[in-house]
Amino acid sequence: MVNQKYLDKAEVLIEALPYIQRFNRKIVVIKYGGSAMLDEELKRNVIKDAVLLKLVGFKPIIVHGGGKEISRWVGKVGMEPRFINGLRVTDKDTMEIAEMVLAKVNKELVTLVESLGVQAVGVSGKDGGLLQCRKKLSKGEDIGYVGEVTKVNPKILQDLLERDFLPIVFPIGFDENFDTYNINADDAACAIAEAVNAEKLAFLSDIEGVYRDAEDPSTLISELRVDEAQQLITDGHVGGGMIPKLKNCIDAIENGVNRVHILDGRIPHSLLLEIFTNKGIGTAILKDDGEKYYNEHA
Ligand SMILES: NC(=[NH2+])NCCC[C@H](N)C(=O)O
Repeated sequence: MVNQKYLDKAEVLIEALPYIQRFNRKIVVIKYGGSAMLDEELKRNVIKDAVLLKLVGFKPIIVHGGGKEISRWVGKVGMEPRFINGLRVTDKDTMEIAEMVLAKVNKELVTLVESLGVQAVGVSGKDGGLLQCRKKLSKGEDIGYVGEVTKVNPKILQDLLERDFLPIVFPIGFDENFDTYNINADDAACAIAEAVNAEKLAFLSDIEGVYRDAEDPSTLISELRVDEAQQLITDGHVGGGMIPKLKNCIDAIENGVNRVHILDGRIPHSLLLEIFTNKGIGTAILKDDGEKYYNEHA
């Protein structure tokens, strides 16, 4: 008798087969942020997942933020953070630190990928004019060097993918006067996914996914069409922090990305569990005519 344990393992690998086939040579943009950036073990796991995606033939692009590192360094150099309406102001000095810290985090990620045998190249949104931006006001207030993307020039990413590198992007760009701006990493990932015609965009953050009832974690939604997502926002069913995320997801799908996934980066290998299983682990957002692979009510 063959041990059931082995059969189960084989089953898991076979379940991955159609996805390996379907997403071969397809671009998958991974927004990497949240706790999974702070914990070394989780960090290694995320990077291993991206490396695995690369090695089975997908074309991953990682877009990352600085997490708590930027605030930590602002404190370390003894700068007093300034706030307007509860939002931190990014003045010239803060911007300088943010750029240094993000570049450092970026090279750490490049090193991790390289240590796993895949060639990675780190780029900022400045390189090759990848992310062009302008000052973003927050509720009409000027909060400093915070930018919103106005244009993406994806050539640098396309060239790197063509040559089989794994691009790792940090979201800093310049405006038309070549002033430097910090860009929200979710927004940057979304704009990049649209510009490169990504098959998938996956957000790794500190939330399991979208809930039907924001107060009740047992109502995690497995698959959601764009119109349903829009409805959730209109009906006021999604919590405050989720609204901009969901809007980004809707925007990405309306601009050509096939599927967007909201995943919990605190769960080890959530990326693999989402992409290589039928049921996934987070919330998948699909086009209005998107085929649901898995019916939560079935
Ligand atoms: N949360 C979900 N229901 N995910 C389904 C994922 C299906 C498939 N593995 C994909 O990557 O598209």
